[in-house]
Amino acid sequence: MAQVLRGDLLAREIEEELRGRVAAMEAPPTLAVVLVGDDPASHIYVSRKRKAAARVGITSIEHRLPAATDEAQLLALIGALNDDPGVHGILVQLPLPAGMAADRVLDAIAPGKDVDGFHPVNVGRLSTGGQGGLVPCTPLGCMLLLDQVVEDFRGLKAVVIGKSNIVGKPAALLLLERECTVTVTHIHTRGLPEICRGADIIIAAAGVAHLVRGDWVKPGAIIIDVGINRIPAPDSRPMIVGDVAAEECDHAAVITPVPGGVGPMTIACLLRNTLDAAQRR
Ligand SMILES: Nc1nc2c(c(=O)[nH]1)N[C@@H](CN(C=O)c1ccc(C(=O)N[C@@H](CCC(=O)O)C(=O)O)cc1)CN2
Repeated sequence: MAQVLRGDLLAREIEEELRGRVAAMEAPPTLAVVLVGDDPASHIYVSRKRKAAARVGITSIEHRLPAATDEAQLLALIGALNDDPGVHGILVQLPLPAGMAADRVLDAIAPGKDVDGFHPVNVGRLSTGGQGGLVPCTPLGCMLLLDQVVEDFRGLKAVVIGKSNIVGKPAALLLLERECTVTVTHIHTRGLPEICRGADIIIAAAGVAHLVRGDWVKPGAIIIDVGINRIPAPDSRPMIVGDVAAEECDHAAVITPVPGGVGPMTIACLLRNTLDAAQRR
């Protein structure tokens, strides 16, 4: 039976540590959360982020804008938040409504306040292995989970499925930094099952429900399932499943659950980045 590596439990431990760090500060950090439009999942995630911030003592301020907001208005808000010395972290919840260029919006955030780690300066720091950048929350959460079960990453074969800027690419860079041998793949990769069968570590972030089957996984592999896919359940209410058919993976050494795995770690890492951004200032 594979060990189930619970991100929700680790996230609570991280919150505990962050609570101590906040308590030791002269004033609590402030996180500005920008939510544009009506995406229901985004509303849930923003609300979870704000509740978690409150639990550790971080002040959060939500800026809710209608879906029809003009890009220039959003850029003006980001400019004002950049200039506000009382704001330590800024996050713009993704996805943005159709017609808004996410790259232009993310590039407008001051790199030192970019607690999502999406600004090109932070991406550049990550890719050169330099210190001092802010690292995207989901891949950072994946690495903290892996740190629970991997002592020495050197030479391990890691396969990342998914090439997004939010997860796949930064996860690959972080694994490379630990001296894993990294293969970055995606849903169009030919021979994906065979490639996965060679992996000591699989990070599945393709956004396809149950893409990774049991026979793609070698015995003793470590699986980090980043997928959050809503599929119809037998009782017709949607249920959330990952990118991995977990019930077929008993022969893995370790697997993260969905829900309760990487998702809560994303939020804990956002809080950690907010504190880091505030303390670096
Ligand atoms: N600005 C950002 N936008 C988005 C990010 C991000 O890191 N920054 N990542 C995702 C969404 N996301 C955070 O924003 C996120 C997704 C899922 C969870 C989570 O806790 N999921 C639960 C289950 C899902 C559910 O109940 O609906 C879990 O896995 O246990 C947290 C954060 C895209 N946008």
